[in-house]
Amino acid sequence: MPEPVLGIVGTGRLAAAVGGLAQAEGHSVRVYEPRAVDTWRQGPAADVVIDCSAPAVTGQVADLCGELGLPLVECVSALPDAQLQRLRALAAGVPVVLAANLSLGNYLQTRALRSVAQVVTTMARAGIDGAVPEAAVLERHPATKAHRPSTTAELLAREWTRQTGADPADVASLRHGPAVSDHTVSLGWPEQSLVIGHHVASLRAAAAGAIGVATWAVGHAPGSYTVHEVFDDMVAAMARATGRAEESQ
Ligand SMILES: NC(=O)C1=CN([C@@H]2O[C@H](COP(=O)(O)OP(=O)(O)OC[C@H]3O[C@@H](n4cnc5c(N)ncnc54)[C@H](O)[C@@H]3O)[C@@H](O)[C@H]2O)C=CC1
Ligand SMILES: O=C(O)C1=N[C@H](C(=O)O)C[C@H](O)C1
Repeated sequence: MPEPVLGIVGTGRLAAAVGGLAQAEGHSVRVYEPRAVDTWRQGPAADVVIDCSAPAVTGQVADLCGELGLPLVECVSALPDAQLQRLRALAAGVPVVLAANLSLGNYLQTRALRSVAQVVTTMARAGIDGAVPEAAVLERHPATKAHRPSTTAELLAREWTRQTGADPADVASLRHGPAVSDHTVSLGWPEQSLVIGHHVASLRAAAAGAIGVATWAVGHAPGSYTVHEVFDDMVAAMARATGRAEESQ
């Protein structure tokens, strides 16, 4: 099968990073200008769409993917509920990957957090008093990011709550400093603390994830996937291919 043409919606920072890396890796790219929707149906379509635009554009992106049967990698953060519902409806017909954070580091940070939460909740069930620490999430982005907290911070907080049944004590935001982001989960016991942090200095981290996930989405069954489910699937496939069964679970 020929390499898919990657459709990128957006002309901003993330779109430029995805487009730049895709072209450097030899992928064919079609850019969909988010402020010129009337041009989207002109010329040959892409094989998969990577939305790097803004919540105001997501409905039109979903319309395009629905009409042409194109898989969608949705990278835009802070999507309102109405847009998320629209994407869920779209997923009945095409693969839709919800990808608020495409970096490998965020995937590993989330897995590490889940692993810690599972150990401490097991200890608590075994009767060890005080095993479950108090959690807090802190995120930092440059002042150009208006929305707070980041979707990534919300998802880290949600993962902690899902695993332990306890909400983090706080989810806080800072807006200063350089691109791109810091996400820190602090776990505190009275006598000690553990910090699970992730720092991103370049949007190439997200771009690499976007290209991998878009390539995965082509040929997969319709449905709604999180980016972490896609990474889990890639890890499992790789483990099966190399005979490392423990990673394929
Ligand atoms: N999934 C991930 O790993 C990452 C996600 N993001 C998210 O991706 C999105 C884009 O981020 P950046 O590229 O940094 O933003 P940006 O501001 O540099 O670019 C935004 C793009 O959307 C377009 N746009 C904005 N408002 C619009 C409107 N009302 N109508 C039509 N077009 C509009 C702009 O023209 C531009 O092409 C944000 O939601 C950001 O939080 C950013 C970095 C990583
Ligand atoms: O706007 C950004 O830059 C980013 N937004 C995403 C979020 O809100 O979680 C992901 C990453 O933090 C970069």
